[in-house]
Amino acid sequence: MENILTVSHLDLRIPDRLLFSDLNFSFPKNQLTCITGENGVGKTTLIKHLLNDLEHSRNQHVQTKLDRNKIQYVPQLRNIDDDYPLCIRDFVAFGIKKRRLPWNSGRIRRKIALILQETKLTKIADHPLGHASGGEKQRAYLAQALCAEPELLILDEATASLDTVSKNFLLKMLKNIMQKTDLTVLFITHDPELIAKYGDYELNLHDHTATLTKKEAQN
Ligand SMILES: Nc1ncnc2c1ncn2[C@@H]1O[C@H](COP(=O)(O)OP(=O)(O)OP(=O)(O)O)[C@@H](O)[C@H]1O
Repeated sequence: MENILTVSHLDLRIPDRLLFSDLNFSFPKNQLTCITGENGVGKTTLIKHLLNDLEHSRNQHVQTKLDRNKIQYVPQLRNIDDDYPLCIRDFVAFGIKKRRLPWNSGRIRRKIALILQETKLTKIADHPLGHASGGEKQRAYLAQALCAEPELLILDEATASLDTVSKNFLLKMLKNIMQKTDLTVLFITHDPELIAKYGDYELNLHDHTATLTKKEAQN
């Protein structure tokens, strides 16, 4: 199994305490790894630290061949004002990296249309994002991240405020994209149903350390 990112001998502190000591693990490529652990154990802090390390090319404890711009991070649903001015299509298009290309070039328009379709946003693509439901907004954030064609997508409790149908839909859609591409997904979650149904691996954080296990296929 090829790995997309390896962490070795990482200690991680916050101002008042040690969160992790001598962390050693790898994320398997093209797999969905659930990152679990009790509230406050340090899941988000660990991911932010890894991203920050890569951003500044420090990399002493993080080995990967990935470019930082091939990594996208989708946090828990953020509030968007009702009068937010962009329509969903324009918001999603902000994920396109190569801004020098004309916005309305055929290739880009087709790519945005495909991602809107995959995230089931086509019908409401011209509606203001501020009027969308929580699930629709979260799909729009995901669609924006997918526009950047990430090789590593990190979802930080991105399904926490969604209903059962919406969160299952979102995970099924990601698994479908993973089958067609090289996408690797890290999914920070507290949801046992989603871990059991969609997780290929689980990285459990506990007692200042991390344990990676392969999950039995259930889906
Ligand atoms: N910038 C910071 N300064 C001080 N403490 C921080 C900072 N960021 C996070 N912490 C603390 O670090 C600990 C880990 O926080 P983190 O958000 O990473 O946990 P988590 O496992 O993601 O939790 P949850 O499941 O509740 O989202 C918490 O006790 C938090 O209060």
